[in-house]
Amino acid sequence: MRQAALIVAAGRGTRAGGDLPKQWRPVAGRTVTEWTLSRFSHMDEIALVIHPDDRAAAAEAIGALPVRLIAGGADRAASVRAGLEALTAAAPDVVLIHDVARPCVPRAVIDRVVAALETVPGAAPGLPVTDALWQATPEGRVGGTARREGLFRAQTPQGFRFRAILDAHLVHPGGAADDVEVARMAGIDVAIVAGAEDNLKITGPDDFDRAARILETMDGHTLRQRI
Ligand SMILES: Nc1ccn([C@@H]2O[C@H](COP(=O)(O)OP(=O)(O)OP(=O)(O)O)[C@@H](O)[C@H]2O)c(=O)n1
Ligand SMILES: C[C@](O)(CO)[C@H](O)COP(=O)(O)O
Repeated sequence: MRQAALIVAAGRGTRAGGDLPKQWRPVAGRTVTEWTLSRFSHMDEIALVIHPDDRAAAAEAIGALPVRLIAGGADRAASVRAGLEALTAAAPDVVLIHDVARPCVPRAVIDRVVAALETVPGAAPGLPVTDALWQATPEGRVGGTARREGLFRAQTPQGFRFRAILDAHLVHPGGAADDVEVARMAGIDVAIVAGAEDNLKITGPDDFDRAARILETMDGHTLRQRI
């Protein structure tokens, strides 16, 4: 199977703050984007979906890597759709759609998604919810509770047979929180594979320190070799 990674990086990172969108900020000695791209260097093709304002930053992060740059859209789903449409000319068999904001994704998680795609048309990593769940009131009080059984926290990369997820996005009304939502509306069977707590999405300011600790441990030997 010819495998492509579609890394979505066209967001503005407003919740993370800072003077640069989070994907271009440094963590553990490299930019978030460089770390994330390095996780998928074994793929047959890598496409990076970026905001038009970020072309210079993207070119610097890519360096000499054979990464295709694609212009993103107004929300994550639109960026994914733009990326899938751009890959159509030389369509891969399977595509792994991943948040650039998840630079710590373990190779084992990626491998579990790819392995599952041998037998099912969709596969995505998740973690079971292990805490009690509350519904908050606008005043910050507990207004209700919800059952956790069977609930998972979704992660990426979310992998699919390419044609199936492209067709699903082409008919979806837009605004989906993730690609599993798009796939399910099109009736695509999606297997859950084990995610990883280390596979955090850098969202708020505090996430950079946590990601740095993970990256220095996960890739400490590599980092030391490079310095
Ligand atoms: N128009 C958009 C919006 C988001 N994303 C990507 O979707 C992923 C998950 O989105 P999120 O973590 O929300 O990133 P941002 O939208 O940048 O963050 P914020 O909502 O804080 O602005 C990120 O890798 C982000 O770059 C994208 O490619 N195109
Ligand atoms: C795609 C995702 O990472 C799955 O958990 C999540 O939906 C992205 O959410 P965001 O608000 O766009 O960061």
